[in-house]
Amino acid sequence: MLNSIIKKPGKLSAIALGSNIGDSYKILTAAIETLANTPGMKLEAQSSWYRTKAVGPPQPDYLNGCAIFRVQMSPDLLLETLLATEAKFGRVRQQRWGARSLDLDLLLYDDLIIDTPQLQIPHPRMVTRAFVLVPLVEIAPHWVEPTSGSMIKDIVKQVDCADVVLCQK
Ligand SMILES: Nc1ncnc2c1ncn2[C@@H]1O[C@H](COP(=O)(O)O)[C@@H](O)[C@H]1O
Ligand SMILES: Nc1nc2c(c(=O)[nH]1)N=C(COP(=O)(O)OP(=O)(O)O)CN2
Repeated sequence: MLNSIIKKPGKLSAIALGSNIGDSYKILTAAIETLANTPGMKLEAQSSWYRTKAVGPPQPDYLNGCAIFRVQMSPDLLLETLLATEAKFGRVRQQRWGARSLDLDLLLYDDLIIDTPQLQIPHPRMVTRAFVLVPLVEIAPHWVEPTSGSMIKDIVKQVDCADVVLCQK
């Protein structure tokens, strides 16, 4: 799928979505719609949703998924857009890795590597997280994670995916 969409204007960016407070399915689908309707963002692909065990302090299971957008905005503006969308859906920052209504992480932006205090791309923890890699491999198996130089389909083989279960809803 990636090959057929790679040659249009703008840059491809992969976003991870997660929620474990409220009606997570409704929140996540509405968040995708909000992003897809944002000027400068076009939804190119969306994964299935997965029920996943929480990584971090004890808290309810998450619903996780990933999406690819074609973006005509800088990585900084894209991060700002994601943070504003989290806030719109009631995200409150409390405990690190704690429960949240909506988490949007910028995983990949074309083949860029960025390492500033405000923004790291690729997302530094994406390569160890089954709840990111399992949905991402569905829609971007051949995307090369630029820090490791490995494709998502090969990175996912190195993590334990037992706690990531495909959701039918
Ligand atoms: N790649 C990134 N995606 C999202 N947020 C990032 C990224 N790199 C740095 N950040 C900073 O992390 C916080 C948001 O934390 P979460 O708990 O993951 O929502 C935000 O202030 C970004 O500046
Ligand atoms: N199963 C699951 N566990 C999680 C999830 C998630 O989406 N699914 N998100 C987290 C994210 O934590 P946070 O975004 O605060 O930290 P980060 O900067 O490491 O992404 C922590 N644990």
